[in-house]
Amino acid sequence: MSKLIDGKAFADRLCDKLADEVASLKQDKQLSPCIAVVLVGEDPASATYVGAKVRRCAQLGIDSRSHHLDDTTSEAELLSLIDDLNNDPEVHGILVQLPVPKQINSDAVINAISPDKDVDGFHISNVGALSVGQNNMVPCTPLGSLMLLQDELGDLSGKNAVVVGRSNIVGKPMAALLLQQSCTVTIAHSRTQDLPEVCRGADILVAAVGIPHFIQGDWIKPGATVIDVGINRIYDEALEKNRLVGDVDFDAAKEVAGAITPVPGGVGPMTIACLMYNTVRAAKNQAGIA
Ligand SMILES: NC(=O)C1=CN([C@@H]2O[C@H](COP(=O)(O)OP(=O)(O)OC[C@H]3O[C@@H](n4cnc5c(N)ncnc54)[C@H](OP(=O)(O)O)[C@@H]3O)[C@@H](O)[C@H]2O)C=CC1
Ligand SMILES: Nc1nc(=O)c2c([nH]1)NC[C@@H]1CN(c3ccc(C(=O)N[C@@H](CCC(=O)O)C(=O)O)cc3)C=[N+]21
Repeated sequence: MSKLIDGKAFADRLCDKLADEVASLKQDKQLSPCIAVVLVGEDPASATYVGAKVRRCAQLGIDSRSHHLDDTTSEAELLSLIDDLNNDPEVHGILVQLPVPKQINSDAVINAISPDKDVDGFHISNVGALSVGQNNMVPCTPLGSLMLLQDELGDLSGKNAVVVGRSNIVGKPMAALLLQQSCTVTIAHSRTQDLPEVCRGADILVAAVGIPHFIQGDWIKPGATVIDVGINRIYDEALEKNRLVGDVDFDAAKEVAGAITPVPGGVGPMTIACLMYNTVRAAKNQAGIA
C-alpha cells in the first residue's frame, strides 16, 4: 500500500501562510493583492472552478473581481477588457478561465495579458522565461505538483521522471520544472511507442492525459511517486451519480506506487493554492517589494 499524498492539506497550509502574508502586506505596505477572474460563456465546470478560486481569495484576504461575459462575446471585446485590466494599477493578477468560446483565439487572449499580471503563467514570455530558467510566473498546476514532489522526495536530482501529456498548460511546463530540478525527463504523448514500458522506467510519473483510469497498475515501477493531474467526471453505476476520477487507475496503482496523489484532493487544490501564491507574488513585484 502506498502513501497518500494529501494535496488538500498541503494547499491549506500554503494558504494559511499566504493569508498571514496578505495581512501584513495590507497593514505594513498598504498593498491589497487583487486578481481579476474572467469567465466567458456558461460552461458549468468552468463556473465551478471560478467559484472555488473566488472563495479561496476571500479566505486569504485577496480581493477578487469577477467578470462574467456572454458566450457570444467577441475577441475584440475580451481584448478590450484585458487592456483595461492591464492598465488598472489596483489589479495585480488576471486570469481568463479556459476554454474560451470558439470565436475567440485563446493564444491571442493569453498573450494580450501583461506578463507580470499573467498569474496562470501561460503568456509566451513567461513560457520562454521558464524554458531558460529565468522563472517569472510559473503555471499553477505544474508548480503545485512540483511542491508536492519536493515535499515527498526532497531533492529530485537524477530521478527518472516521465510526464505523460505535452499540453502547454500542464505537460510541457511540468517537464521544464522537473528538468530544472535535474531530473532525467521523458515527455510521452499519444504517439509514444510502448507507453507502458516507458512509464515503468519512471521514479516520478506525472499523468496529464485527460482519459479516466488510463495509467494501469502494471505500468508503475514499484515504489514510484505518482502525480495524477487528471480531472475526469465519470458516471458511477454503483453510486448512480457522477464522480471525479484521475488519469491513473488509482485502486491498482496504490498497491504498487510508493506514494500517490488522490483525485479529488491531490493536485486540484494545489492548482488553486498556487494561483493565490502567484497573485501575492505579482502584487509584490508590481509594488517593488522583494
Ligand atoms: N488538477 C488540475 O488542476 C488540472 C487538471 N487538468 C486535467 O489534466 C488532464 C490533462 O489536461 P491538459 O493537459 O489540459 O489536456 P490536453 O487534452 O491538452 O492534453 C492531453 C495530452 O495527453 C496526450 N494523450 C492523449 N491520449 C493519449 C494516449 N492514448 N497516450 C498517451 N498520451 C495521450 C495528448 O497527446 P498529443 O499531444 O499527442 O495529442 C496530450 O499531449 C485533464 O484530465 C484535465 O482535466 C488540467 C489542468 C489543471
Ligand atoms: N486559465 C485557466 N487556468 C487554470 O488553472 C484552469 C483553467 N483555465 N481551466 C480549467 C483547468 C482545470 N483547473 C482546476 C483547478 C482546480 C481543481 C480542483 O480544485 N479540483 C478539486 C475538486 C473540485 C471538484 O470537486 O470539482 C480536487 O481535485 O480535489 C481542478 C481543476 C484549473 N484550470
